[in-house]
Amino acid sequence: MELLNVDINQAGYSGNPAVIKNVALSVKSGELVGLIGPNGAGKSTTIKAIMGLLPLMDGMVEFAGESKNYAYIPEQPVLYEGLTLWEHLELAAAAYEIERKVFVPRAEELLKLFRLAEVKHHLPGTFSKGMQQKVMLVVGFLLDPGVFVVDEPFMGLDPRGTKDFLAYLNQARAKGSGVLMCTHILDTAERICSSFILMNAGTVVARGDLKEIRERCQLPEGSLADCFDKLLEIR
Ligand SMILES: Nc1ncnc2c1ncn2[C@@H]1O[C@H](COP(=O)(O)OP(=O)(O)OP(=O)(O)O)[C@@H](O)[C@H]1O
Repeated sequence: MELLNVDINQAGYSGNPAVIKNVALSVKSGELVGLIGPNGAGKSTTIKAIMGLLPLMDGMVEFAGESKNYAYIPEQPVLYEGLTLWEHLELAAAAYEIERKVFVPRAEELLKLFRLAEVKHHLPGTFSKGMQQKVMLVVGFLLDPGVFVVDEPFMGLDPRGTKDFLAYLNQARAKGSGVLMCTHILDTAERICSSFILMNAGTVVARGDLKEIRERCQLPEGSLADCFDKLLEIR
């Protein structure tokens, strides 16, 4: 079942209206689609276009499926000054109308999983970068969405945080959620993604699962990183 359908003709910023062109993708239930590409390829711009955060966007974005809801986990944490971690979670629960009897145990479980239970009444503005990122993950998972849209989650996370994040994400996929994730960490992407979209210079240069990507660049045993290098070279 398709949960997200995107077909962007072009999108960008004022003064730079066509940073990305002809980007089409879809995410199905249970899938983890990896959006990969070098610095400046247009990955974050694609994600912002999908989230409706760009001033200029000519294209279609459709969230389908039963719930039609999604969680956007941004690369840069968005935190409210003056609100404690727990208050951030309460705010998200109120905004998404999550019942208290569902919210409280789920929030407690997530705080424990990400080792934030002891600081739940502290201000996230005082947290380390990785802890702030975990706050974003907890808020995202709290919403129990149909689709996760995740922008570079691995940079600030320690190995255990990464492991816990991926385990929880897999649980959500097993329950039917789909994920679109942009990342530079190609060995992790190779291990976890069901398919890939490789972007360069604002457009899609290759797509498919690892087998298809390997065939495309004639590297039958190649790693995703090898394929990535070869595909960018031949262009
Ligand atoms: N706010 C902005 N205003 C104008 N141009 C921008 C803005 N943000 C990004 N761009 C331009 O859009 C292009 C794509 O940037 P984008 O952030 O989407 O790349 P990316 O693939 O996510 O790169 P990275 O891996 O470095 O995060 C770049 O050329 C960049 O200069």
